[in-house]
Amino acid sequence: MTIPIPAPASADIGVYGLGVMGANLARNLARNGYRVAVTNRSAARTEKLVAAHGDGSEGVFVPAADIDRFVASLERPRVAIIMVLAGAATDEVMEQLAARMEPGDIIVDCGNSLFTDTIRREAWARARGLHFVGAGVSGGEEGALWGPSIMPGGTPESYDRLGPMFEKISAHYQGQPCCAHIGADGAGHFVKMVHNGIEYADMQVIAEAYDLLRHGLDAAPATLADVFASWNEGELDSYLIEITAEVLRQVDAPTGTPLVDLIVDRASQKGTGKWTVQTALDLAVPVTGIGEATFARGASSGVRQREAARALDGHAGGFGIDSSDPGARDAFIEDVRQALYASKIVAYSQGFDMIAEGAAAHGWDIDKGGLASIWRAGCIIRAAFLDDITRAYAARPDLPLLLAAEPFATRIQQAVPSLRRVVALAAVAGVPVPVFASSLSYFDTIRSPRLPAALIQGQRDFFGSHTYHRIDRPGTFHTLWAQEGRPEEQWG
Ligand SMILES: NC(=O)C1=CN([C@@H]2O[C@H](COP(=O)(O)OP(=O)(O)OC[C@H]3O[C@@H](n4cnc5c(N)ncnc54)[C@H](OP(=O)(O)O)[C@@H]3O)[C@@H](O)[C@H]2O)C=CC1
Ligand SMILES: O=C(CO)[C@H](O)[C@H](O)COP(=O)(O)O
Repeated sequence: MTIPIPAPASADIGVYGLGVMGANLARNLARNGYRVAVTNRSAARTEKLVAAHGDGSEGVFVPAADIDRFVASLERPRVAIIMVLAGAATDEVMEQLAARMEPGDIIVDCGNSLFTDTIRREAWARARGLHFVGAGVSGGEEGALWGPSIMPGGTPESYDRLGPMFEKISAHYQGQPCCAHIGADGAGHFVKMVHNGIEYADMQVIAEAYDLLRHGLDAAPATLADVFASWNEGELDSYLIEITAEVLRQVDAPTGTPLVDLIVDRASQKGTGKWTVQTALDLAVPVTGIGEATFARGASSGVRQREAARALDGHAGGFGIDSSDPGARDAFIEDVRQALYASKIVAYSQGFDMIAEGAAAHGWDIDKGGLASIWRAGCIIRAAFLDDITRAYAARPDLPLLLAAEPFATRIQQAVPSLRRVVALAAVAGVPVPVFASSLSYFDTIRSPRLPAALIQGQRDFFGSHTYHRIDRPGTFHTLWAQEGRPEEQWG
């Protein structure tokens, strides 16, 4: 198929990059009435999209064989979306677009870019009179096609132009679009990064719950699919719980084996979880759930290490649950459900803490309640739970700690006895539960009136004269540890 030369200024918006996300986002825009210019590095994808969907029934596509024709086909001021791999590919495409654009035009990066790259690109584009918008998009293939959650950063002026289009194509929750302007330059990609970090934690706690139930009850995946489906009827109602039931129910047709038992147990990652943890360390925010979930993926993929450790005796005991006793079985399932819920509260609380710290560090005025509200539909972490988070921040935008606010404070205190039992049982049975265990430790850390951090300060002062503060007097102190009688000096 030869791609014809498009008429100048015949498209309202363009999409460069027609992979899984770009092609579906372009179809979503066309279905919503926009004339969409489409192009791709390799023309085959452009041809495929037009061949499959270019008959007019899904709206108007304006295909272009190359970037010159693509830019020429856009109405002024031009809006071009980049949907390619993050990193060097995004830089290459942005530079090629910028070279062909004029002041006032808008380049939108809808990929999963690192927010610091977005800050750099926005400054680069601004110096050329262009707008650069880093927009987080979540929802996967189906979301891109039928309505994702969209988190655009950039200038308010660029949002004035983009907002109506993005709000129209986004998911809607009770009539409200799941799209809002997040803040300047990298704010949109920052919150998308944390969204993905929370996604990692959410997926890991579900996996830990599955593993405990599988071992503790010696239950088949299809039985556990029913358990997850029933959980999806209550306070755990979420997309990730819903698809967990679907995955567990899937049977491999040729072998008749549950598919989950045939999938290699090594979890991959494309980088957003790692970036969340790296950034959290820079901000000094403990996102222990996200951190443990990211490390758990890494540990699962540590082939050599797992092979070397396989024969080690963990002296693991049994669960001691009589799964033929419905009462014992149901009590265990309920404990695991509560443990999952408590860990989920911790992960979201930590994620929103990170957003608050990131916003403060970068001068972004991020509306956390508004953000929670646009995660209620369209995105991968969509959950009934986010309605409560929206309300909590609406009631008090400067909440110091989400898990200490209602309804989470009541719910986590109710759930924590179950979390303790489950973590203890997992430890005895030798089942790894890194996020359950770290969530419990985090909860116990922040609610503790006195921490052994005091001893660490003493150790630091001993070996490095790093000083300490006292609870009974203001000032900075140092003990002369090497001197006779170890006198204390006030250093500030
Ligand atoms: N898949 C998902 O669920 C989600 C993905 N994202 C993000 O969206 C972006 C696209 O992902 P996805 O659609 O899944 O990826 P795909 O692998 O399906 O497509 C990748 C696209 O990038 C293009 N590309 C790669 N390198 C270059 C380059 N150097 N110059 C120009 N184009 C290039 C490819 O072009 P070509 O055909 O020529 O190779 C192709 O169009 C990524 O940033 C991803 O992280 C965001 C949310 C969800
Ligand atoms: O952004 C997404 C969903 O919100 C993507 O699906 C992302 O690629 C998932 O990350 P990973 O591949 O690391 O699991």
